[in-house]
Amino acid sequence: MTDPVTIEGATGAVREFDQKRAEDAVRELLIAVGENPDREGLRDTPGRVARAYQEIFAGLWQEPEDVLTTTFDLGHDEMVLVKDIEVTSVCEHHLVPFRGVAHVGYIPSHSGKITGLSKLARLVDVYARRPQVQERLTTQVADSLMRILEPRGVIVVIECEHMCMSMRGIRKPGAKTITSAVRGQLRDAATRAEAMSLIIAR
Ligand SMILES: Nc1nc2c(ncn2[C@@H]2O[C@H](COP(=O)(O)OP(=O)(O)OP(=O)(O)O)[C@@H](O)[C@H]2O)c(=O)[nH]1
Ligand SMILES: [Zn+2]
Repeated sequence: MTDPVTIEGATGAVREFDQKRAEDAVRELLIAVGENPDREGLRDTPGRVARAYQEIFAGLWQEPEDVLTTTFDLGHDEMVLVKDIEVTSVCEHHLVPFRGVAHVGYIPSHSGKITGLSKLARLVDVYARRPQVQERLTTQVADSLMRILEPRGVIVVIECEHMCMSMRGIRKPGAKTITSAVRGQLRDAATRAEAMSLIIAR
């Protein structure tokens, strides 16, 4: 059995993803909106939606330490930046997706402790696969990198379009939200400017 990640404010009411409970909830939702969950096309929908949510929220059962396991001492102590990491998360206010890209950079510790490049993208996924707000997603990626790799600095920039702003509500498709979290030496104006120029270069 997977242990749930302790998230501040969460009830921790279940010890593992509760497929039955999720299916029942989707069935109830279909009834509430005026649909018939027993009609042919919807009969398997609660099960499908529940399985989809299990995947979409898989990060609730993962810790960042689970993915930042591979580290190397390469002696490289200058900036490493992976940009345009596709990110899909779910807004915790409306439970609809927000999508875009994340850029994650860090300056390794003097000993040159670095991680595999794919692990930076995996780290983004751990936090993206939870009910989120973009600001928290951004700071969580930055803070966990600082904690685990102990680098001299970190920069995380995330650019997303929120479906809750495009398919409903204010209905402004195309509006992008940009958030950043900058830690350690990357707060220095020149270093930060270097990182930003790499991020915005196309
Ligand atoms: N700061 C922040 N706000 C978000 C994010 N995702 C969605 N929101 C906002 O959360 C707010 C929720 O506002 P409410 O007034 O409680 O909900 P609402 O009546 O559905 O709001 P509208 O979207 O304006 O119709 C909205 O302004 C959303 O745009 C996010 O990642 N960060
Ligand atoms: Zn929303």
